[in-house]
Amino acid sequence: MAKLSPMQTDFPRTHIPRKRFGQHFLHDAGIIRRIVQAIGPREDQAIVEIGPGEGALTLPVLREARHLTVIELDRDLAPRLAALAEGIGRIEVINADVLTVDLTGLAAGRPLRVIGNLPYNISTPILFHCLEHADAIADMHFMLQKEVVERMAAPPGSKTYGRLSVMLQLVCQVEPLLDVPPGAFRPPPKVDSQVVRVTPLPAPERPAPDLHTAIDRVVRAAFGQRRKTVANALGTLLPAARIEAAGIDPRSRAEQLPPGAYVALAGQL
Ligand SMILES: C[S@@+](CC[C@H](N)C(=O)[O-])C[C@H]1O[C@@H](n2cnc3c(N)ncnc32)[C@H](O)[C@@H]1O
Repeated sequence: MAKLSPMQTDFPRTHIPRKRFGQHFLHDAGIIRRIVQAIGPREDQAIVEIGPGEGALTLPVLREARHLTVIELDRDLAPRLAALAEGIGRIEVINADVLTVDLTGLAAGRPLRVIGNLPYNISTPILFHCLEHADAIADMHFMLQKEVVERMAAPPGSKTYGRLSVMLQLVCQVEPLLDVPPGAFRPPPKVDSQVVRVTPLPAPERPAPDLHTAIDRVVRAAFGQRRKTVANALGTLLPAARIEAAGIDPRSRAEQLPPGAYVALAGQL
């Protein structure tokens, strides 16, 4: 059987991209090649793709990896993926909302690599769902809205540094890799996109699970009023003496504090 290039999928063009599923299909062969190179799929790896859509990334990744699990919510697209993969490799199609899928279960003891051009309307919940399975995941390569990647990777003191930056940088390394313009997609999204590599930190370098709720409360409160001093923003949650006990100047502002400072503050709750 002839192998299909990403530009020659046999999907009837009658599939009308569904806005509610965030469907923007990649069609730029050069961009697809660069994303696959950045992922570097190999045969011995367990790879899961979220939202394969019409298979633009699926097929070139499958050519390298020979085996792939894909999770697709759209029940019109899911059944066609198996047919597309025929002659290229083995594909397991899960027709479900990724937020309901136990990724750790899919890993079956092997470090999981997760990839996907994510639906932008739920990209942050998907990211945090993956991070709940951080112990099972080796790395993630996601296409996201560029503005979201900027917030994920922002250093303390920058304009875009906020809750998302802190919560992510506490548990993983974030590497922006590649800009992607709207014209690379069909239909083009209204925003610029960027591919990012997210690598979970080893468990001992991540905050202890019993601190997660406290960290979340402190970070929400601090960035809820980011222009105020942390003493004012944290108010009754944490008196100034406790903030000082965490080794933090109560007059500093949320955006000046590095992610680790929030772990210290949470420890005082
Ligand atoms: C931006 S499109 C990417 C499609 C394809 N990977 C590409 O690059 O051309 C996002 C894909 O995610 C699927 N999707 C949306 N919400 C989903 C969910 N909750 N779980 C799994 N897949 C989802 C959409 O149906 C769509 O196929």
